Amino acid sequence: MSKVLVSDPIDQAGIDILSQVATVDVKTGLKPAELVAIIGEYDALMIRSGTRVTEEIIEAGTQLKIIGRAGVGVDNVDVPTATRKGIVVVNSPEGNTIAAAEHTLAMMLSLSRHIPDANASLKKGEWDRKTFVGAEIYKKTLGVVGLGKIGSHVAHVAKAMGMKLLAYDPFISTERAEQIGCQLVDLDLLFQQADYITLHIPKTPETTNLINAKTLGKMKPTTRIINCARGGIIDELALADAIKNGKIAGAALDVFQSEPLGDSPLRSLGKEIILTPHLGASTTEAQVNVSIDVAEQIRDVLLGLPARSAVNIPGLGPDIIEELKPYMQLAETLGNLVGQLAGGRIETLNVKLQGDLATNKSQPLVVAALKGLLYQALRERVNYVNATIEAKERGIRVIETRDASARDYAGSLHLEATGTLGTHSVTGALLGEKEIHLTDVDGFPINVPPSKYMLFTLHRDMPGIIGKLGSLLGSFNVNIASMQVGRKIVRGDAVMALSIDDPLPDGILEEIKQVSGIRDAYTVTL
Ligand SMILES: NC(=O)C1=CN([C@@H]2O[C@H](COP(=O)(O)OP(=O)(O)OC[C@H]3O[C@@H](n4cnc5c(N)ncnc54)[C@H](O)[C@@H]3O)[C@@H](O)[C@H]2O)C=CC1
Ligand SMILES: O=C(O)CCC(=O)C(=O)O
Repeated sequence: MSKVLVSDPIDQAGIDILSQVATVDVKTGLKPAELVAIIGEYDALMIRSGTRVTEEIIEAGTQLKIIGRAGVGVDNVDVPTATRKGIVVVNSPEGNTIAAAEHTLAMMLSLSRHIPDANASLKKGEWDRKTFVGAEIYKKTLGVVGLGKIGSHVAHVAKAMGMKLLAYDPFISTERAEQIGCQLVDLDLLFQQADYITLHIPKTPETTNLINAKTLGKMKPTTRIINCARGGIIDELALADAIKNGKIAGAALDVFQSEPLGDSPLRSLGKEIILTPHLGASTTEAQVNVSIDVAEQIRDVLLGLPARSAVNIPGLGPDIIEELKPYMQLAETLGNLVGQLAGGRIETLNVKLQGDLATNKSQPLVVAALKGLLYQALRERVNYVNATIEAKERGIRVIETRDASARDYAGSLHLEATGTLGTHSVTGALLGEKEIHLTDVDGFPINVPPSKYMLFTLHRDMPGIIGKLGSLLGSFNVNIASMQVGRKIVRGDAVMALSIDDPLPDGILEEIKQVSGIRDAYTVTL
């Protein structure tokens, strides 16, 4: 049974899902060295933001197949190293969107009305109404930096509360911004005009210290900043300075450059600043959502299925994965088959996406075909994550073509592999939406479901061949489960596809090739 380590507190719902397929150990608060010492035993690691999954931990995780982040940000995971090692990294892109957006809105209102300090004052026995005069957000301008999932929800609610919305996000269209009720502007204008600035961007080299002494200098003395995205996007010393010197009115921060927050000038500021210990995703609902979302993906990967929200598998979004799931298996099977037919070192793989598959959305099928192609060489070490890198490193040229007019089946996939020993091709489609069928081998039409052990022959279509082959296999005690001949013209060349119950015994393939009329023979294990 697989083993999963859960190294941060996660909701029980996820643990219940994982327990159906794996032994689950929950060990929270481990020091990095302790994690390095035990990670080698585990097939999967599930974390929140508390565990830093460094290169050292990934290298020590020799059995790891998947790292699941129960949340959005994967900046605590060394994703490039995981990718290089073929480890899938998944997250829960939407499970805590509402929680983080509502925390942002709560921070904005609390900051405007000094609620934390007013509450603390009253609890100390005071009745101070003068100190805590606030500001309204109605008709004020909110500048949203990052109009993704969380930023959009914040904008939507803020709009309903009567705020004017500006947004900066270089990756979204004006139309999308307008749909949400935001005016897209450049960052300088947003800094100059916004009364409230809320950050909803990832931490990247471009966004690190985006809010610094210089950009703070562009803001109004009444501006308040909210950061429920990532620490490090704000230069904390510059922010503390700007608040202390009245350059801006205040800030509410849920995330910090270094967490937990240590000694910091932010702590000594008064009611102008609100600090929460990374609570954006901390609602019961969000924790159930992310725990289930990520546990289901870990379960799927441990069962050999693709994950719907892998961050290091290009093109495999959740909606696409659902649609393509049965075709991924088809692509892998065909890749594996054509690789074995071609044998030797493969130099080129031509992938033709046909019929309904001839769309950009089908690109993951190319990755799946490569995974199948490399299976004989790499076995379990190849997966959707590293298949493209592994193919590149082996110098395999991948040519991708699309033919929407191919209509024999709703969608079919044609692979042609050229290697040091020659060129072979296979085509396959799904019957009844799930059942894989081979529909063509080396240009000869057939219609057989693939089986674990198969034998293919290229022969002359003439009387007696099938009988001779059957007798030969019988003499080696090989049982034929099914057999089909594909030919283009009567008594011309033909292909025979046989499903057999066991692998061919050593030496028999050479004897098959000696049968008069048989030009070539190939055995494959799928
Ligand atoms: N405080 C907490 O507990 C939580 C924090 N987060 C953080 O919130 C942030 C936003 O999350 P989502 O909305 O789910 O992500 P998202 O991916 O839906 O949205 C991010 C947006 O930022 C934009 N963006 C990227 N680089 C940018 C740049 N240089 N300038 C302006 N815009 C840029 C993208 O185009 C995208 O629209 C992330 O950093 C995430 O880690 C998420 C959940 C909980
Ligand atoms: O796990 C958490 O509570 C943090 C959530 C978060 O920051 C994220 O999902 O990006």
